[in-house]
Amino acid sequence: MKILSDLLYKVAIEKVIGNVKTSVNNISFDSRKIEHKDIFFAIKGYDLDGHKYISTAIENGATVIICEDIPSEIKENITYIKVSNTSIALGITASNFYENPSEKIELIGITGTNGKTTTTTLLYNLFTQLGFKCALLSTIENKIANQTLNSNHTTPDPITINKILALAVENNCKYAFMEVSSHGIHQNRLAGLNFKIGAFTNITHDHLDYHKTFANYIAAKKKFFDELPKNAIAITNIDDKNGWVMLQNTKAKKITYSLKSNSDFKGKIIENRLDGMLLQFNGNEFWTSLSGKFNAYNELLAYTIAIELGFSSIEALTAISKLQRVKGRFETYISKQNIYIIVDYAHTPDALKNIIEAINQTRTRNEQLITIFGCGGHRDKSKRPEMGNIATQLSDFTIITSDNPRDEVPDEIIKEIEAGVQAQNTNKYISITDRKQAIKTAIKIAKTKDIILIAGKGHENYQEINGEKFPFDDMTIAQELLKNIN
Ligand SMILES: CC(=O)N[C@H]1[C@@H](OP(=O)(O)OP(=O)(O)OC[C@H]2O[C@@H](n3ccc(=O)[nH]c3=O)[C@H](O)[C@@H]2O)O[C@H](CO)[C@@H](O)[C@@H]1O[C@H](C)C(=O)N[C@@H](C)C(=O)N[C@H](CCC(=O)O)C(=O)O
Ligand SMILES: Nc1ncnc2c1ncn2[C@@H]1O[C@H](COP(=O)(O)OP(=O)(O)OP(=O)(O)O)[C@@H](O)[C@H]1O
Ligand SMILES: N[C@H](CCC[C@H](N)C(=O)O)C(=O)O
Ligand SMILES: [Mg+2]
Repeated sequence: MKILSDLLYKVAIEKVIGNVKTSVNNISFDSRKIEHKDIFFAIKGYDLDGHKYISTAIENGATVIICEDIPSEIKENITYIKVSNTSIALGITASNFYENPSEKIELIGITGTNGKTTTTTLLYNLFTQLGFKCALLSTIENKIANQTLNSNHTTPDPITINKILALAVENNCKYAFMEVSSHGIHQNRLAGLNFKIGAFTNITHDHLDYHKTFANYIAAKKKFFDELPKNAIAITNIDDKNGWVMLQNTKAKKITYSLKSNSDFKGKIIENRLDGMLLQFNGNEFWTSLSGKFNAYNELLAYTIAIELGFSSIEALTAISKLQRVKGRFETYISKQNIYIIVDYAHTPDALKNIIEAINQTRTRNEQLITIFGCGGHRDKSKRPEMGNIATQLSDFTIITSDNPRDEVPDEIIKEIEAGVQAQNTNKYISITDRKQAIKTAIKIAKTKDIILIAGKGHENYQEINGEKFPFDDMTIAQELLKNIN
């Protein structure tokens, strides 16, 4: 049992009807999950207005309602708290409910269009290797020390975030590395959290279905840095043209990293191969088993964070040089026929361009690059023609296929991708709706030393068609198909 007024510490309250000293059991923003003596937060959401569910929440046992508009009909023995923004109130209350775990752990948040999962996972592995217990909140999985929990969001709701952080504190974790999505920032899922470091990787075209304009998308990312406290550290990639914008209004200490220009942390690629890279960070050279320029950025950010957290360059580089690739991110396999398979989660135009360019930079012989990709249903449609253009322009041959069509018609998505293929490239692609058939065809076409890039689904172990999820893993399927050919 907790006392309501304690849970509301730091919440900006506009009006109270009822008793704030009442005891409560739990907190929720979903009327369907409310039980006896819970607090219900009425949130004006993307599709629905939680205020419509206040009476259901009360029927299910809620005794406290936190809302932006107090209902016209007031029920007896119910406490109503009016706030100007329920989602911010939820974040702050969730922190109080779990006894402010973000103040008891070093919380590091990474935002940007691409590289969040890779960098947070590298950091989790790096700091675990340095001997610390760590937590990870990522698209692929959530982790508390060695325990793995499912992840349904890149950045979960504030109750889930605080629950995970509280468990991490209970398990003596010193650091928590979390992905910060633009949806998460925009929906105030981070309200009330105490970040030690906020870092920015890059911003390119994505999620315009949600944010509507690129300017709104930039503003959402920038809000994360605007809200960092004075004693936090804000780290940015100044090779991205919006890198500085992120820091322009932050109160936090400003730190920069770059592969191109003068910055606090400077990296250089000495050699880039399919099986690894020779890198130089602040003058020190080391080998890494990761490939591709974008991974040099991810490792440079991990290095920057390690140094800012007080580690020496030698400690950080020794640990970084031992890091393995992240599942579904530039993951490679060489078959007995000497065909290279690369599985990568590139699902934005910029990521697709980066992975193909990264592969092309390592090509020394006359091998062909065959790219297989599709685009997700119910996601930013303007990505589709752009990705069609990029894949066919930069690969020797492209097979356009399905990603997760969700409840869209797969062939309609494919048509929208095909619309972006330039006239001179129309003979450089085919479309095969079934993803497995697409992989099979690429394997049939491929000759020794050719490279097959399977992009868009990375670590995902399912394909969502017509709202139903079927088991599907790009790498496993490619390996099985390769086994069956001579
Ligand atoms: C569009 C979107 O982001 N929606 C998220 C948002 O839901 P919402 O508040 O808009 O929900 P809503 O359906 O409009 O309902 C409004 C309110 O009424 C409540 N309600 C509704 C029905 C009912 O019977 N009773 C009830 O109380 C709901 O619980 C909610 O509080 O807040 C929810 C709680 O945090 C999220 O689970 C939900 O994520 C949906 C499922 C989603 O698909 N989100 C994706 C787009 C997303 O967040 N992706 C990002 C980025 C990924 C990336 O970077 O690639 C992520 O961080 O995962
Ligand atoms: N620093 C980077 N810059 C540009 N592209 C990158 C970078 N890191 C990774 N990528 C590309 O983006 C893809 C997705 O990477 P990752 O999963 O790390 O990004 P994310 O930001 O977590 O994406 P999501 O928004 O889906 O959570 C990778 O498979 C790779 O193709
Ligand atoms: N976090 C991203 C992942 C996209 C992955 C791609 N495979 C798809 O399904 O569109 C999103 O939900 O937009
Ligand atoms: Mg991610």
